[in-house]
Amino acid sequence: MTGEAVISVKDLWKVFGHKAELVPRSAELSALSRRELIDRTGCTAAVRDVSFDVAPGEVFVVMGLSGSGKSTLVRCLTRLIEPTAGSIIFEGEDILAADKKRLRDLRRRKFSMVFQHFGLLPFRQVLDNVAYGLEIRGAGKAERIRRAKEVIDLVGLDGYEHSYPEQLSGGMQQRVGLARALAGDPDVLFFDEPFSALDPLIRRDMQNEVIRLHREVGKTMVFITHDLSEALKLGDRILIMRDGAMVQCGTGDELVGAPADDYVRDFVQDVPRANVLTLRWIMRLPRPEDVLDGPELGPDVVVRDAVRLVLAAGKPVKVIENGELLGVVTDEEILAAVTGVEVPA
Ligand SMILES: Nc1ncnc2c1ncn2[C@@H]1O[C@H](COP(=O)(O)OP(=O)(O)OP(=O)(O)O)[C@@H](O)[C@H]1O
Repeated sequence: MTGEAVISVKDLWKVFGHKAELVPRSAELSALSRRELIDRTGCTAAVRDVSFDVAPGEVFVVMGLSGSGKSTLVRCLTRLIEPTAGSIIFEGEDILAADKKRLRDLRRRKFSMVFQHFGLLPFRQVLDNVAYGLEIRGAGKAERIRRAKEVIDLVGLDGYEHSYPEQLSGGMQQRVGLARALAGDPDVLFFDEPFSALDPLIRRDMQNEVIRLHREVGKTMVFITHDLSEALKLGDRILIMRDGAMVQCGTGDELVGAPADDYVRDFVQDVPRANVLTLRWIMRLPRPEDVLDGPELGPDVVVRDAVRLVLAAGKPVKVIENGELLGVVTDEEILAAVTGVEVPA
């Protein structure tokens, strides 16, 4: 990964229960499955030995089924939940060493949260809901209103400044939540299943909204979801959790192209491969009989975007990176990726 990580998590554990701190320290207990650990000690290992880095400006998705530990993991990052063991470094600072005052400061200035249940104040207008965090920070009224209006515009709620939350649809309320999170210009936005309660079409709108906002404001985002298509749509990288442990962490095409185990394979099996895989995953080495005067494409072109060109070429399309021929793609590889049927080697 290039650049200093914004968040660097190492060997993180969160164990709930009596004498929880003994579990990560004991080779024997930490090797037990979650079920065995509950049976032996009554403790639940919600997060087990998880390590990852989040890069500046990255959309980092944490995905897993219900109970896999996503919320606990992400709450540990801001110490809404106290980790049992491990380290969390945020912008070079050891978060676990921060005292109460410092934590409060970090939460006000550096982190913002967007939750599934919007957490809006019902008796305040949109403008005041959005400005709320700035008020807590002690910003003056004129500055609060100026900034709140700016982010209200940014999320497309221009004209609704004086509405009350109950007058807005679910999608619009979540836009208020987004505006509120952006108002304080945080370094990292945390999203905990923000769109799970929304209708599918509104959900899609909101996902597009996050993509657009990310493009415009370039914030680092940590996004929890249990929905793979949401994860693939939004995530630069996706961390898949199971029973508190990290199963795989990678880009969407890495998860689909090289699932770490059967659990991930099951997760990704229905993903339209052509929409996710790039030519790098499907190209083959040139053979002596290949005529190599066809068109060229880069290895990171998504298969879906190459279909037309490859099928029309009538000869192998060369996959070139920095002037070097990495491989070729022909009708066969394209059709295998589109139909999901592998061509025998
Ligand atoms: N305060 C707590 N005390 C004891 N066990 C807890 C506590 N909070 C969470 N757990 C357990 O930790 C495990 C992980 O829970 P967590 O809520 O992090 O999962 P999740 O993947 O976010 O699930 P969901 O999508 O349902 O929110 C679960 O088995 C849960 O029962």
